[in-house]
Amino acid sequence: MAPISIQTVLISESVDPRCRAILEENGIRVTEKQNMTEAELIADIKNYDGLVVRSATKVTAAVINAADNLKIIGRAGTGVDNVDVEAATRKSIIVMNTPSGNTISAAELTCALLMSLSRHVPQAAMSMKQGKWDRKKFMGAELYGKVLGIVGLGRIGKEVASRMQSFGMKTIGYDPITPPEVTASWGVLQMSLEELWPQCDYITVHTPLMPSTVGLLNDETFGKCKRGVKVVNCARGGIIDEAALLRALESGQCGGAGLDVFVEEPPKNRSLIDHPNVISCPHLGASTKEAQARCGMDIAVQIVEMVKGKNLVGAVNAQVLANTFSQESQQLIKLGEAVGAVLKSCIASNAPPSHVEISTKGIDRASWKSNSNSHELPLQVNQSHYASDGAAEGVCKVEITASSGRHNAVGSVRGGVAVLLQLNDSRFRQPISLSGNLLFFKASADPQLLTSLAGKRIKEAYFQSFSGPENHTGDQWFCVGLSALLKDVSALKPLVNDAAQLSI
Ligand SMILES: NC(=O)C1=CN([C@@H]2O[C@H](COP(=O)(O)OP(=O)(O)OC[C@H]3O[C@@H](n4cnc5c(N)ncnc54)[C@H](O)[C@@H]3O)[C@@H](O)[C@H]2O)C=CC1
Ligand SMILES: O=C(O)C(=O)COP(=O)(O)O
Repeated sequence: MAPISIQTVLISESVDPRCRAILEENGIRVTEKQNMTEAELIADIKNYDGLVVRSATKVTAAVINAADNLKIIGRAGTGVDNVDVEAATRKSIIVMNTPSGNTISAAELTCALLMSLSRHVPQAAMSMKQGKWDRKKFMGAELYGKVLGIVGLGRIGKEVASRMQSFGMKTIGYDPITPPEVTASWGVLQMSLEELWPQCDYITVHTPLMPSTVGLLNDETFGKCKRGVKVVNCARGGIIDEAALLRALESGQCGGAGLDVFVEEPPKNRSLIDHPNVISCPHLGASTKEAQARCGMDIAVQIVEMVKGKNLVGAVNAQVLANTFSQESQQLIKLGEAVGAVLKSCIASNAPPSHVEISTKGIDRASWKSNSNSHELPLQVNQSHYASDGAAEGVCKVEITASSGRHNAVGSVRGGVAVLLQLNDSRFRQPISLSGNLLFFKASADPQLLTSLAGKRIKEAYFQSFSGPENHTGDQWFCVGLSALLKDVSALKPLVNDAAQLSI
């Protein structure tokens, strides 16, 4: 991995002091400035190779376009919606975050808001400070036995579920990516949003902010909820439409809201905050000593490891890497993507794998690791590396466990080209160039097989290449390069036992 030179870093927010210390121990000059306006940032940013932010710094396209020397934007935290990632990618600037450092803290605050909503703790505490002793006004309701709808079942959603289950809440949820069988294993029954809305006593949202999640709770969806539903937003302002929430609070359709985040921070419009049934915090989800220590340390270590060419963790725009790193690294990145695509095509269902095992032999480990952006999926990823055994080229083996079973692939780079050497334990006689339209199938090594396939089953495409297995005992995997993908791969079924196709 070609080292990236980072000599100067601007930390533009209050980040744990360990971040600065780690960067400086590694020879990076650090400047800390807080509360910079966009104009100040635009004027200053050209002086830095790296920028470390939290959620308050808006790293707009204008800032990025003025950043002549910037190579990395480090987010000491999770959400990168305050960074124009597209503009950064266009300028080959890596954006990285530390998504697991504040999970527990954000989950705990969510639970605190759910509990406060059920027992009016903040309002009662305020009335005590005003000298009152009002035992009637703050009559609450137990969480025990109530239904909690969790929209977004990633890191934080999962932690909220397990904590609220200990209060006896029934947890249901929705997530378009996390498979229902995975969430069922942590006690969350998944269903469509249409089914979820009318069942919930409480709803909490834990999705990123993106076009598909803006206004998930709006006038229409509030209308589908139980009257008096209570809602929590510790994710991002706007996932619950603020105007619709105010209307629902005023009509009584919503019985209370716990808000940590707002569309505008700090919010100029105080109508939600001032509503008697709203309890709110100034974006405190990640504001604990522990979360800040983890995120501050993690982002500094990630930057240092990247500078030293040791490792690359947390990049959210991995495509930048192809422009940033050496030719060798680019080839390995292509190999990683291609092997991943082959294995993905082998998974019968759309459900992502639950477990990935990556082992590399004789390959520059740092280059290989740059491809593992597994934090975006609920995946368990294990990686191991072995020194070269003397063979000219290194190899990588990837094994995945999915609902359709276990699959493995072994690949390498030969003459600058990503090739597949082995699929599901069948070793190919000729390395398969991982490009174009590829059809993989499992069959017994019958000399007539290809003729039968070409004649009877594959009419719409012609064969461009073929590689069979070294071993001819039992069922083995074959690969055919095709002029076009087949319209219906299942038409091969009578001749082959298993088949998958993809375009690379
Ligand atoms: N208040 C605070 O201080 C903090 C807020 N956050 C925010 O919390 C949110 C969740 O963070 P994590 O759990 O770490 O993220 P995550 O990436 O682990 O989980 C997000 C989940 O949302 C799901 N999702 C995406 N689109 C969806 C949709 N349309 N409907 C339902 N689910 C959808 C994804 O599949 C994923 O499983 C983010 O917005 C993050 O920025 C995170 C930490 C602190
Ligand atoms: O990590 C996140 O997504 C957060 O919202 C935390 O934001 P903060 O680092 O506290 O400004």
